[in-house]
Amino acid sequence: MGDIPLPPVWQSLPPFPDGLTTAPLITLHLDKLQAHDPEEVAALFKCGKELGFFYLDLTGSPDGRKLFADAQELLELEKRFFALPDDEKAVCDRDTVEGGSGYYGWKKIGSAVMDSKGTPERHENYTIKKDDIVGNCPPLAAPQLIKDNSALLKSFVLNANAQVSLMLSLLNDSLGLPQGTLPSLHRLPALSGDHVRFIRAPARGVGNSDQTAAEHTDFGSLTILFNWLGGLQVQLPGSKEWVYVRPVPGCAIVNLGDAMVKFSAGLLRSNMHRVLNPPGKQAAETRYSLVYFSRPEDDVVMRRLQGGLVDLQPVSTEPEEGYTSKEWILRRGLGPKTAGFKPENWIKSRGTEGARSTV
Ligand SMILES: O=C(O)CCC(=O)C(=O)O
Ligand SMILES: [Fe+2]
Repeated sequence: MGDIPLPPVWQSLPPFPDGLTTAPLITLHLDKLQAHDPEEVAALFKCGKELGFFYLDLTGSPDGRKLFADAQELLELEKRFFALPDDEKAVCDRDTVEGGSGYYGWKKIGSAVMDSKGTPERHENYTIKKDDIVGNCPPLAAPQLIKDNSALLKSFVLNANAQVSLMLSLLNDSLGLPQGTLPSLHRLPALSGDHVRFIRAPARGVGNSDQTAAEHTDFGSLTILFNWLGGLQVQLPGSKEWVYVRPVPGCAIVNLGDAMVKFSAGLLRSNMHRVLNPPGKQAAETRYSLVYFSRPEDDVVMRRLQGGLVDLQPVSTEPEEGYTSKEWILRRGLGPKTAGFKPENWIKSRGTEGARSTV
């Protein structure tokens, strides 16, 4: 954590246990990326091509420290949000909230499934649109608690979005794409599926390693994830083995989503991951996580870009699907709903993991 004191919540939680196999995530430093340090930029590209997941150490940069501090405050907000009575959370129920497209809003526990057998997910979440938070669209109904914290949400979104833009611009240049291509598909004032997500998985008890969230790839471009407890696992490339990602204070976990695979014609990787009840003594704790998901603008077609190294990638013999970003998100996000569930809906909702998915 460098010179930054460890926030109290980190001190109050049981430690991530020793002796577990953990994923070999590389640590990149936001301050070095902000300075366009050539070695760090090359390491970002390597992480994007290989595992598609890395730690982003936020502690050396004022923006990073602010992002980390806001994340700790948002953790307290999400605890208070999920503690609200169901009838208060129901004002933003994703199935009924106006403007939510069935996707944005509160997702009740068990209202979506996590495999083709129809096993219910074991977490609830609250998906808050970036466009709502920054004022690009009419506000969606929300509990007063959320409205009272709009400044905190906006600070987090503007900062996370700026760091995403930086990483997109660096990846753009590493790919040799015409300057500014990736950032131009992710403009803050344009309507997009970017969102903040609060996630809560109730404790399932020590010794329990039930899965709480489906194995999946992320749908969008870049994801900035904050974890306090273990439970996140990634599947190592070329293997069926799942390994834990150890939460590291002062670092966000960043991963690439399906859009980056499509844009780069498969050069960049959107890696499979899932969530289990936390390991060791942490298993007795309710698990919260906080995410900023970036997505291409709603009208952007999810297909290979032209230029640079992308032109050297093999051309598929199958025609490209040509979903817009908005269609892609809704196809993936709405397929697994529990109501009226059919196994074929699950299969149709899969992303670039395709045949890699084991369930
Ligand atoms: O809760 C986590 O740590 C990961 C959540 C996740 O992968 C997601 O919401 O896409
Ligand atoms: Fe994810």
